[in-house]
Amino acid sequence: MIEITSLSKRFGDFTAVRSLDLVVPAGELFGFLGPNGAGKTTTMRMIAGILQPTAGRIRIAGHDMVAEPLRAKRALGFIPDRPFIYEKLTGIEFLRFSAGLYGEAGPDVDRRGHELLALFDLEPWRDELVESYSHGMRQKLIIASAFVHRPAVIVVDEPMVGLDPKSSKILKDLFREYTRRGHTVMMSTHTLEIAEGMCDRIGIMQKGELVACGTMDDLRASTGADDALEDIFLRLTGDRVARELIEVLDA
Ligand SMILES: Nc1ncnc2c1ncn2[C@@H]1O[C@H](COP(=O)(O)OP(=O)(O)OP(=O)(O)O)[C@@H](O)[C@H]1O
Repeated sequence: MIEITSLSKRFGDFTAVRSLDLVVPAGELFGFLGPNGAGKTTTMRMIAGILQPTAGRIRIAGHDMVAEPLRAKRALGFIPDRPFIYEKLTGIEFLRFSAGLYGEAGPDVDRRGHELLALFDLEPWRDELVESYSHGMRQKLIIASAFVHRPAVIVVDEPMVGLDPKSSKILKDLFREYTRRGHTVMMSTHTLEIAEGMCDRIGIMQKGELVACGTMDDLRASTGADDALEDIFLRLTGDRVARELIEVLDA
């Protein structure tokens, strides 16, 4: 479970996240949507404990990120949008290294590492240096590394970017099975069909505030229309884009 209370982040005079309240319960796959610059990554980096909030509280699986940072971080797997990866390690070495950051090592980590590599078709490359991996292979390795210490909560920024259709399908199934087992996934995405098709609930952020949150039915009820998510999204975040496009083309 992720519990966020009155969370704010200011960069100088600019408020990137304003008084955010959100609970993502155990067993839920939550989709985090919003236009560019809405504050999604800033929120997720605070949840992961790598960016200090200006105000507010975050609890991961019942552990406060300020009072119990190690317990909170141990319960969390974070997949950032621009991950750092050690190129001079092999695939399996990178997974061992990631597990080691959480104090885990030994045969159980290796077995789980091999299972995750096999799941993403990376097993044949497990002993190759990461520097020889393609963009998608690196992305899959990063995703595998977030699961290797068996966290209760996964927070993932734009997970599908760069994945081929088979890998996207595997990741969707993995997230679904993971939440079915009582874990929590919070996922940002710009791909509305992914959010609509996969997520139990969807939150839409706009200028640092959560302007809508709920199931697809809740969102439809809030906009009073039987729309697809794209229409709801544009209605809530402003549909001026289409008008501006026409003006630019007419100019
Ligand atoms: N370190 C920083 N210093 C100053 N401003 C920042 C910093 N990090 C983020 N911002 C600003 O905060 C706002 C929110 O950025 P954020 O990256 O959270 O948006 P986002 O919703 O993830 O956008 P995108 O969909 O484009 O990834 C943006 O206006 C951004 O310029």
